[in-house]
Amino acid sequence: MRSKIVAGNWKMNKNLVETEVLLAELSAKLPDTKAEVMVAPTFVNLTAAVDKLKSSAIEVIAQNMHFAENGAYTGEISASMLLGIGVNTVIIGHSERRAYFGETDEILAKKVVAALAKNMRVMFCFGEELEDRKSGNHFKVVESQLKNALFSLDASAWSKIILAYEPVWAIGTGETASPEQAQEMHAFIRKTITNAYDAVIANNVSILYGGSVKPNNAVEIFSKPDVDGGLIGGASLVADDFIAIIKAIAY
Ligand SMILES: O=C(CO)COP(=O)(O)O
Repeated sequence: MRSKIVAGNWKMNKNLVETEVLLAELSAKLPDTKAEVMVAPTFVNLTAAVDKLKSSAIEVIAQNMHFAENGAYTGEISASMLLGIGVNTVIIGHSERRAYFGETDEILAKKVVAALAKNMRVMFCFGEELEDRKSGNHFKVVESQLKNALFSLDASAWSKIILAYEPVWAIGTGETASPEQAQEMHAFIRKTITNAYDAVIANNVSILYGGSVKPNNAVEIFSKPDVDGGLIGGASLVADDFIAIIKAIAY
């Protein structure tokens, strides 16, 4: 049975003090839930976050990593470094990494392999741009993003994969995919994985939706059968909003 997950991607927000304040508030208000709850603070605050959440059910995850084990990659962080501070899950392929840092499908495929080689969990992000949606190319684009980065993996690797469908036009814009659009794409993703692997793998992988999820739209989006939770940006920076979104997960 696949898990439901609500993850907060804090992006480049919150200094150390702000991180500790937000984590204290989240821990204090965390509802009793069967969903996995995760937060991804910036690299420099990961150690403090792991420490602060030691006795909490909230998992600290990373926003990115490099594919190399170590070496001359100024400014980068490896899987072993994350594992060494107690971070076992990493976001790979966020559209901001693709758009602003030139991360191609080929680079992302290497990152996925490197994380899995260390037994980390990967939250793989993908999604079409507005032009793709307008031209009706969105299914093709999503299919090729999945194929290029993930479909060379062994079937056994999929127990470590979480997918996050984030249509680029819905990120930080206040415009969400409608619950029907999200469901349609998530069902397509599951069908694509069934074709590439099998139905068991497709049904066991959690597929999160991301893109302007807020307390006022989360219930409807999460009610769709193929939507297993959300990857939340802006609303995860406000404790009450993030908590309300966690509560929107239904069982
Ligand atoms: O990019 C996102 C999460 O990774 C979504 O961001 P927003 O929720 O701010 O649209």
